[in-house]
Amino acid sequence: MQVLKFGGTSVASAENIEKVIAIVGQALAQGPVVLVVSALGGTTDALIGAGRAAAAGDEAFRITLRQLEARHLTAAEALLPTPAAQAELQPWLTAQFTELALLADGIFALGELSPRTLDRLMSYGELLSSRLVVAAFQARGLAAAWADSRQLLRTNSRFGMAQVEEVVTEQQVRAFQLATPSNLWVAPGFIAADAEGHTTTLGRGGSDYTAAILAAALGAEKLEIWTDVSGMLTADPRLVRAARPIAHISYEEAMELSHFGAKVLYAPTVQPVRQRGIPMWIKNTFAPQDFGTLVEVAPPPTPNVVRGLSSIGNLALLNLEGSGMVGVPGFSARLFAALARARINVVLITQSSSEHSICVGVNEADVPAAQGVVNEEFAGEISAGRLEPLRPETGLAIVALVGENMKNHPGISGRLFSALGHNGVNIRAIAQGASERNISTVIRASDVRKAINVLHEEFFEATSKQVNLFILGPGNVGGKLLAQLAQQQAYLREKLSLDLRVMAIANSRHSLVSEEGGLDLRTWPEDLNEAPKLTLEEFTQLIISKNLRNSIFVDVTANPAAADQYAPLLAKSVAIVACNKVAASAAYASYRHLKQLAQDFNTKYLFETNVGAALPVIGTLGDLTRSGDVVRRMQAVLSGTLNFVFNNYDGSRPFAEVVRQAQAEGYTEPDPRLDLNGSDVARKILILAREAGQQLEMNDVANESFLPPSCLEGDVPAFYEQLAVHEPHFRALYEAAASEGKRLKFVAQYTDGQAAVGLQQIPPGHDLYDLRGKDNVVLFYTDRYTDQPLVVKGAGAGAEVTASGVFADIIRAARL
Ligand SMILES: NC(=O)C1=CN([C@@H]2O[C@H](COP(=O)(O)OP(=O)(O)OC[C@H]3O[C@@H](n4cnc5c(N)ncnc54)[C@H](O)[C@@H]3O)[C@@H](O)[C@H]2O)C=CC1
Ligand SMILES: N[C@@H](CC=O)C(=O)O
Repeated sequence: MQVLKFGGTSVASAENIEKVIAIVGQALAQGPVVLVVSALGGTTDALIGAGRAAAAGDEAFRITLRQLEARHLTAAEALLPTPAAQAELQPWLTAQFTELALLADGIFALGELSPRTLDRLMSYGELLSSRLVVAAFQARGLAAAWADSRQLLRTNSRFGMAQVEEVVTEQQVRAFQLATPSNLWVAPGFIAADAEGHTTTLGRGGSDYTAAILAAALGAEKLEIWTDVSGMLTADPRLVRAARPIAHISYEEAMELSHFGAKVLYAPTVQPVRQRGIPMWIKNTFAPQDFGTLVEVAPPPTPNVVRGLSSIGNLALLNLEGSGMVGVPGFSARLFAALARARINVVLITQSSSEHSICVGVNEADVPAAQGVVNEEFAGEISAGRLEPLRPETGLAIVALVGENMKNHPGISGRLFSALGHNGVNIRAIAQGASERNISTVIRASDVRKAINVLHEEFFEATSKQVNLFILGPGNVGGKLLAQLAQQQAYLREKLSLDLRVMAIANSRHSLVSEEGGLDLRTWPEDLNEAPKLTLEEFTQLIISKNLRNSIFVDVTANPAAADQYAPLLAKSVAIVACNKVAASAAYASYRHLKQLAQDFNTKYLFETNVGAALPVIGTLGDLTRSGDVVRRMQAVLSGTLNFVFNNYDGSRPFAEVVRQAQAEGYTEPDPRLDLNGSDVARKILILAREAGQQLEMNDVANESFLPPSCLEGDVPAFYEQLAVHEPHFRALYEAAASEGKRLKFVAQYTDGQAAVGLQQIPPGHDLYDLRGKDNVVLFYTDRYTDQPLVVKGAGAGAEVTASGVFADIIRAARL
């Protein structure tokens, strides 16, 4: 004996019912079948709507019933090929709708819809569909017998969610089996009857349960639940695109997953088949060739410790707190009894070992009732000040990991917490039973999509981690960065399992935002020009409200206001990658605050390119200090622009022209005066000193400018004019050095807490002498590098190299 159950979508139309007939036909070749069907998809909702409308005095219920009748008659016409077969069923269908109309008229007249009447009303859905299916089989020459589930399943009288009385049910099923020998029974799902013969229902989705009860009562070889998806998935596919079917699962895991929202299976279904060890398949009516999910006693071993992820929304936490509960036996019992009296289902329970508070999760809709009954139960303690009144918190959801293999497998919770923590998902409560089969976290409902995707990547997608980039400032450096990202996207996916998506690009005039999936990196320049403008604050809010996992804000501007956005973003666990030097060289307190925020919110603030472009300067310094070395002295050339200028100026071309060339080649700051007046170098040595552990401010860095003061008095064009005016000054500087065989270098020095920058004449043989083009060099003298410094040297400016340094920081942040 096999029991096959088909859900509402599987029997929603004549076309779908044909598919059901074909599947059942194949099953019959293997042995007798009990077929359980739901109502035609959408019928139950329509019946409930009609009942409620009637009770509310709204005559629209008549239209609904007429539409339902027409739908069933149309299906009958399509399914029953001969007029004779149709003539047999149609009067019966019409009679059913006459009965239904009478029932609805009664509800309308009374203005009341009791749970008992609602059950009766709803039962027509499955009664109609099952009779339709029986007629369809019979019309195809298959002797199908209709089995009235109200005569098979005995329940209590809890209308709407009746509980099955197993012993009587089993007796009734056995008796029916003896009295009605047939290879094919067709039974309506969802409905049953109490001892008085009143129609009851088993709860929404209860047709699965009907099938499981029948399978258990008949000792079936297997139960098949046919639906519109190919089995249970690792996560809700509406939330996680990469969700995939679970081939094998234990009863316990299936129960946990279905309880926690895997809508494919009605949670109580598992228990009856589990008790008898009956294997249960979940299959797809529309893709019967797919394997589906086999729920069984001992699924084959899998490398995945987590079998699936699940979530339940509309959750509220009820927090009861106060000294009055510490060490008081029976306290929890009173709480749960009060909730039970109000028929409030408790979804989750946590209590800290201090016993000072107890927290339960319930459906949000139950909050007012819960507050009433609990505050009443503990009125004495509350008025005596030994307990706080019940404190509900709404807008929450549960996200749970489910898997038998999690048992005795250390580190799963650690991975769960760190994956959520890195993404700024705050966990309000946690529950894990001793079975270790389920770890449940309570989080904000607005974080569910992000959380479940992060966890799916963590536990199921070793192949890919999605990283969402928000890029501000696609200028020289930003433009090259976007080109590099476009070029490397496929490589990163394949080699590093990183799926880098650019979700937004903004400059000072436009902001281009991807709805999902990421921007097209081939057409962004044109697309950006068409896009509207967002203010910096709006751009930040966009990042926060998108609430995407692994979000990184990439600041490729030189704008101080852009740096103001770091703190609110870090506080939402959005990582920051910046080549903008403003934040790291601002007031020390603000630099520290950003670093602390990154630490507190489990994210990254990376700015390697602030010194020496892509050269590993800050990284090397970090490696030295983290391993316990102490940096005593640093000597460096940190301006690509000034090194280029002094390497190329020999008086044969005007000084201003060489500076213009440096700007044209992309070495200068957007405002070249910052390079020429030494402040760009000053902020770099300041950043290095801070990274070496010194609490320095910008005005602690001595800066001896070589520019005549008038060069800095106007705007950038005036600056270039003044450079030309002072050509003799620059020539004199050059000649003074050259006459002694020396070279001009703008040098940054740091010695035991003191920092200074300025122009120096460097003799041949000196470590800084032989520095070509736009190169930078940093010499670190430390407790371990005493005689010979640790040297980092190479190109220290230029859009291409800087972009590659920003790219490297992005990858570091992404691989957190
Ligand atoms: N060029 C180099 O060799 C290196 C540059 N850097 C840093 O890279 C940064 C960018 O330099 P470049 O690309 O040369 O500058 P750029 O002037 O070419 O590009 C800056 C971009 O920022 C945008 N921007 C400015 N204010 C904005 C705002 N409020 N909102 C949105 N976008 C805004 C501009 O529209 C432009 O697209 C600077 O902070 C510089 O210090 C760092 C290391 C080396
Ligand atoms: N303008 C800077 C670029 C890198 O920070 C320089 O010239 O070094």
